[in-house]
Amino acid sequence: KRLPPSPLALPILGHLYFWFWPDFLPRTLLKLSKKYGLMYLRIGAVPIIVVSSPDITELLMKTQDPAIACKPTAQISKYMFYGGKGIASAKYYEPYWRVGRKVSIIHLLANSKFDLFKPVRRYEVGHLIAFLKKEPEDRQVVDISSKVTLLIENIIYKMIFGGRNISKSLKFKKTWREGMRLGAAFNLAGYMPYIGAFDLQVQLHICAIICSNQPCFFRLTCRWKDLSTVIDEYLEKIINEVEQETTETKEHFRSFINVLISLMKSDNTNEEKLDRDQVKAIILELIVASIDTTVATIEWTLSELLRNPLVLKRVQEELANVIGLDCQQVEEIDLAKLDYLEKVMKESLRLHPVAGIILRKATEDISIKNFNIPKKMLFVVNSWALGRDPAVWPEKTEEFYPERFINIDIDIRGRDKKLLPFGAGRKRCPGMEPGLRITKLVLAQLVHCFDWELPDGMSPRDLDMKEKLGITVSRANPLLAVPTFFFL
Ligand code: HEM
Repeated sequence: KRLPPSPLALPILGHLYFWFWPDFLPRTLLKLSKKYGLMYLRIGAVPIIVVSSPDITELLMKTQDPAIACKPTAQISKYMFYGGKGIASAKYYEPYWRVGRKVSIIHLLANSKFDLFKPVRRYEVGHLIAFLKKEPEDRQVVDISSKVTLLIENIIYKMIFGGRNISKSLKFKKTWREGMRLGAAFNLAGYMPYIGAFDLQVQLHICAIICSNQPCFFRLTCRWKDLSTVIDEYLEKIINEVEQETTETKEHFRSFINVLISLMKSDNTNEEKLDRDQVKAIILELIVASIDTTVATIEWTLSELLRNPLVLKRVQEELANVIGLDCQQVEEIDLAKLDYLEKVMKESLRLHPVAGIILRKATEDISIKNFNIPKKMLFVVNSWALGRDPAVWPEKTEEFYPERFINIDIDIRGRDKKLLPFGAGRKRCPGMEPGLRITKLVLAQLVHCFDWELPDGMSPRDLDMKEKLGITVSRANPLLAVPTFFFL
């Protein structure tokens, strides 16, 4: 087989050292790709192809999409998603993926269903605004990251669980987040299966040193088992509660979990039949896939607005024209009129795609640019690098410059492979429209009523923009700012 070029590899470990390079991984991969182009790496026993340019991404994700429409199997899907019965974790050629995706789109994410939860979003956003309006009096520093996380969690939990058990969900929330950290942490046994055979799933200590909040455990499997028990107990409790509810209560809590349970119990052979583990896996995946991605997109965009006061001013002017000068709550119906904010969000997703790298696994042999890539090869599409390619973005490549989208019409929905914040092809994000709608609503509301200052007189250019690579790329440090209420 003729494989793409490759940097120097160490015996046994291969290119493992790149994973511990003291720089943000997508940036390291971009630097290497400038030298090698389409690149072959080997981490222990796992062969990987790294794609960083839009033209190869186009070839791969358009023409070869069916051959790479699976995610690599990982411990996270075994322990958190019931052996891959969710959506992202399911193999695309298995019914689990098709049914899970279809049911989620029809009963939760389609516009007509998502609209039903408008009052929930309005209530939760209003609640945050009421809190922030109190702060300007004392000029308190607000941890925007944790406020926005709570807001998005409440919205998603209410859509999925209808508000049941939210106050008792603290342990569940902490546990799935720990699962995400474990899932993103480097696990040597995943790359060197012979280590796993002794059940000594050792992570390199260096990993904990480089990124202090990555867990470093011996016997990782035990940790996974404990974690999956806590998650399963919580989901079982809610499912049991829903099963025992009267028709009247069900009507009161009308939510996605009701639909899933009725499909699980349905005798109608025309409907999609779900099994119990599948219901739990779908619920958990939707929670995991929606909360951190939406929060990180809001955090990054707001950070860029705080760093670029002229852009912020332009967004506020647009809001004043569309919504008015009194501090009315922004309504979802107004969002389509906020053209400039749309460009700001695109620009933020160009520089900060929250899935910095998109992982896929080849299920067939692939031929690309005269290279022959055998099946089972892992593909890393460096979506962070796509937005920083000077050939595509020649003007102010590294700067936050939303005006670039006035003259170029680049699609972010996966058709154009120059920008892939929501992925592309069969596995592209089914929650894109809802995600964009929530993000735009929250951003519009946060800058409509408020002006923001950085703490301790910090200058906008000094705002720290360090990234943390987990399953999503979020800010390494929380975003802190002081709100000043400026409309009456
Ligand atoms: C701004 C917010 C969001 C961003 C940036 C985002 C981004 C992504 C990306 C990059 C992928 C991987 C696509 C690929 O492999 O090609 C993905 C997958 C997915 N997302 Fe989103 N997402 C967001 C919001 C949401 C929301 C709100 C939901 C649901 C409520 C959701 C549900 C999913 C699911 C279920 C998958 C797996 C799809 C599959 O494997 O078939 N996402 N998302």
